[in-house]
Amino acid sequence: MASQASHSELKLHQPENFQFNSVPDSHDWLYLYDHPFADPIGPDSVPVIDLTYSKLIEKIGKACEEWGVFLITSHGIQPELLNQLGSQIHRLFALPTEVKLKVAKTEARMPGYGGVPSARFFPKFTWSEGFSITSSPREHAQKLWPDDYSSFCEVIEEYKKITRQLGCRLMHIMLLSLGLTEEEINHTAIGDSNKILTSMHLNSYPACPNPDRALGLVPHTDPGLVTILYQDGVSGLQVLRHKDGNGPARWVTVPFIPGTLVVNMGDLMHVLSNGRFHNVLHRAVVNKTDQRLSAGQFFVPPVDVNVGPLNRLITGSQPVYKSVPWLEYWKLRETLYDESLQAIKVDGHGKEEGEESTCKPRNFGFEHHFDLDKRIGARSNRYK
Ligand SMILES: O=C(O)CCC(=O)C(=O)O
Ligand SMILES: [Fe+2]
Repeated sequence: MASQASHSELKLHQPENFQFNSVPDSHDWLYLYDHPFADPIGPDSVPVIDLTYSKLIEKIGKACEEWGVFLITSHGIQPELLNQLGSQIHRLFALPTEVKLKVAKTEARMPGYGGVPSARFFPKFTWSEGFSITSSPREHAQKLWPDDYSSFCEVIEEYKKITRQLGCRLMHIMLLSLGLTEEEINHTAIGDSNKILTSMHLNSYPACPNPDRALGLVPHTDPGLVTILYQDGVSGLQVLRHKDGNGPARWVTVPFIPGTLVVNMGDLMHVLSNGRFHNVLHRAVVNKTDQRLSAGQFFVPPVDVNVGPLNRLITGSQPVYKSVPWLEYWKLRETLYDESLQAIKVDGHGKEEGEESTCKPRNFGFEHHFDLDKRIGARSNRYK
């Protein structure tokens, strides 16, 4: 019974597989322009870092502090593998709805077909479909393609393996940029790369008849350490730049540059760095002509590991955050969403400047007031 309910809810989520002539009320976001849009040029150029650069440590450190997001080139992942990944993601979302529903999630955090957990904090559906992979995708792939599931699994496994090494290397460089020695890095919560866990989330954002009235992915920060994001040729990821000398708070579109991958900082990297690295607020918008595909790989520590500001960064100064087990922080995110970091701040550390414009679920221009508890309840039921 439970999975039946979830199937019908998921159908509601993407009625008729997004074949609409206009945006239906269920997806009508009404209010995308809480901040102006800015092109990624001049002072808003998203950093592009060639991993063979000299002074790599400084460049990565600067990008983590000033942006919390950057693009990488010369990352060692063959273009052929990236193309194969794009083809497999396309193949997955091109399946008929009833086939995809065979592997529908039964809960937001479970692997399978469905939306992202944070969507439940918001009043409307997003213009997207998702597929989460926690360990091996084999069981689900067998249900989707009983006669030919191995190519999907092989590409995903290969991509996961190689980006895992890449992510661990990048996190190591990030810690070096904070001034830690190799010895100190070994003693941090993420010093042992064998213990780092990863999961993947594949996204499809169908072309949309009115992209001004629909949102692909809700504004959020990634809760974990870092994320490596593949995008298939169409841009749509936007990051929020806080108000500064170059203008008011604004959504900057991360460009698509062939062969690059996007790296962004999550909440835990922000905590480890005692607030120095920027956990970038981001969302995805949709467009009128092209389907957009992406794949995020999320890096997290083991659930029981305590994550707090690195010792090296708090000698002589007060930590901004308390140290908490990752699992505990994750639970806070599940209930408090964008207020969860505030909840682990050491007393006396108030909101930072610019912190006001967050992804806090607001009424987004809707006339009536939304009751957050009711909304969360309604959305959670979707996954039951
Ligand atoms: O599709 C994108 O560009 C963003 C995906 C993302 O932020 C996520 O999956 O956490
Ligand atoms: Fe994200």
